[in-house]
Amino acid sequence: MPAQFDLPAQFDLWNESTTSPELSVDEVLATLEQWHEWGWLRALDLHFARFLQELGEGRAEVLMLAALTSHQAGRGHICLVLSELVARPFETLKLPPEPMGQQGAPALLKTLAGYGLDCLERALASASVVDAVHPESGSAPLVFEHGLLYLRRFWASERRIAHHINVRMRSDTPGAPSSEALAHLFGASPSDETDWQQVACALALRQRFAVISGGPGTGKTTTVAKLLVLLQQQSLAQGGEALSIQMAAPTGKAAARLTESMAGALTKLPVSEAVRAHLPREAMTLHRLLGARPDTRRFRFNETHVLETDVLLVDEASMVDLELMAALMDALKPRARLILLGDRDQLASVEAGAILGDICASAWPPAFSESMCRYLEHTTGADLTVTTHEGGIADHVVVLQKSYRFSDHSGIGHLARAINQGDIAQARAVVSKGFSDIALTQIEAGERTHVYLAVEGYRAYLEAIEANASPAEVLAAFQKYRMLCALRQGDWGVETLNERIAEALQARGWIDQSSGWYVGRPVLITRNDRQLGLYNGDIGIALPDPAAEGRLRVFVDQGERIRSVLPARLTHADTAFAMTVHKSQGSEFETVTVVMPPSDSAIMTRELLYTALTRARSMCTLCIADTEVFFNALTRRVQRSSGLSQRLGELTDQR
Ligand SMILES: Nc1ncnc2c1ncn2[C@@H]1O[C@H](COP(=O)(O)OP(=O)(O)OP(=O)(O)O)[C@@H](O)[C@H]1O
Repeated sequence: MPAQFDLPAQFDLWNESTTSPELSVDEVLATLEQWHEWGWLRALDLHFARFLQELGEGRAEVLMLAALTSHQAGRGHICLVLSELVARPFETLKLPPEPMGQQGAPALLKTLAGYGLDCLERALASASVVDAVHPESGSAPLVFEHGLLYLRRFWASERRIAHHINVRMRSDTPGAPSSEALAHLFGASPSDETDWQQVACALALRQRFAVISGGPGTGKTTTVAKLLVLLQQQSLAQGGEALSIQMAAPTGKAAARLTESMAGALTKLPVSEAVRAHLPREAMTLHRLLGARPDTRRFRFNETHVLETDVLLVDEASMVDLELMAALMDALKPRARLILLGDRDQLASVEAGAILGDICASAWPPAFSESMCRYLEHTTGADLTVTTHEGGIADHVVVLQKSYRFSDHSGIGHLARAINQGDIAQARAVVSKGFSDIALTQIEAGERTHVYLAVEGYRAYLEAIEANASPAEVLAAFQKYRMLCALRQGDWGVETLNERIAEALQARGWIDQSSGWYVGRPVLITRNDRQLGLYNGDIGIALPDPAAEGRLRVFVDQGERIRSVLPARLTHADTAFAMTVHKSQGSEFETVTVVMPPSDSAIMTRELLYTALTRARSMCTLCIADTEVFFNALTRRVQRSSGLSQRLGELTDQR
């Protein structure tokens, strides 16, 4: 329970008793309505409870749990963990929201009081709107399984993901590579240290499902480039047809980066022209790969119309949410290989789920079964210790540790490590050591240091506009710098800082924002628009179009192409001088300024700091009113409830 809820004893009402509900249905619905008015719950959560009542559910506690499950889904959780709700209601629900503090706590407890865990479980087990026995053959809106309460849609997606991974884990292992073929691409290790990139490659070659995780510059792309070469070599050498290999990422930006870095990595490899001709050149967004269709959640490719792809590589997998991952796996042939790349330490997807984190959870520290150790030792020469049972998910995951981007002299690298380890003393030591690529800057309320940093940071892009550079050049210059914020609203949030930066640029004559759309206005697309071919997360800049007599068009960077769109057609676009850390995932910038909230906040977590810091390649300035807020954030982690790890274990045990 958070420290600020120093609750009086009379409110400590959770217990193992099975007392009957204290509130009637009308009272619970009125309470949920009140919570909605206070901004605790979304309208959707309230409507869900009402909908279940209309379906005939007459138990107050079931309606309350339904609303809370929906509330949790809105916060990224796949399910509501009943035992956690009972043991730690405030931490589990993050209710009341922080600003309400103590005054809201009694209202929450009064509503929840009187329902012991047993009582709640029994109510769910017998409710007609909940499937608790054989949920696979039911159709109730809620599913209760293993102590977890799910919205049916989420339950079904989680189950499908587990099923698809399990099928791949169980399928016969494809032919393994020769150690000579691996050595040819990896060369001899310069020291006795295990070459984890080679281990990752060998592991992925032998299986139909593999995850290669690691921070920025740990060589994920380099490793997988070699993997694709070896796979294609093997296939062609066996006289078979060339494999159909595809690469995808959740956003256009991330797909463009993958295209670029994969091309760079492949150029360096000694590969015959015959093989090179069959290596992928372009990554696309997952939505494009799956054939997203306007106005429907369904994709053109799905379980009944699968992709022809033999090998699918998905980068930035930490950004892929539950439902998109399920749709992706549905659309693959059962024998297709799936390779996920990503950074397990980054923030999870914006939508519900933390699939990559869940998969990697049981695989860190590295753990391999006896047969996997023997195989990896034989093919790579690595000296590994057997630490897990056969056939577990850990045999499918490698986490790369060594960063080739951040050297030992890099403050970003050192601070990122300290943040991930939650090591406050080390983080303090790094910050005070005076590395040239990081700065922790204290700013007072009302001070404008961070705004000046942004004005300076955007100079290259402003000069490019002034010099009538091409849209591609202006977009490239804009990507060199970004201001990132933890919050959306308030003095330290994206909305205010976008206004402040625009005002400062206007005062210096860089922009003229007398009309809503002005030359140089950078925007972030906030919703997929299939008609315009735009994706959530795309960046565009308004510029005069010489091909349209200098009229303003928004040029949107989609990596492989630049799309030009009439400003009036952009209904979901925000000014992008400043953007949230969440929205910056999948992008990198030379220089970054991170603006954090002035006081302690649940949003300040290790994952948020790590993600923000590692968006910077060369320089990161962290701006904060109270530096202790930064260090306190290292004690907080993003936790997303799900049953995925358990399902993978479960299914594995059934082998
Ligand atoms: N084993 C290695 N030895 C030397 N340099 C390496 C090695 N592996 C990768 N690099 C270099 O490190 C840089 C980053 O590699 P790579 O792009 O593969 O990492 P990544 O994990 O995919 O990065 P990102 O997270 O940014 O996508 C590249 O310049 C690459 O050439």
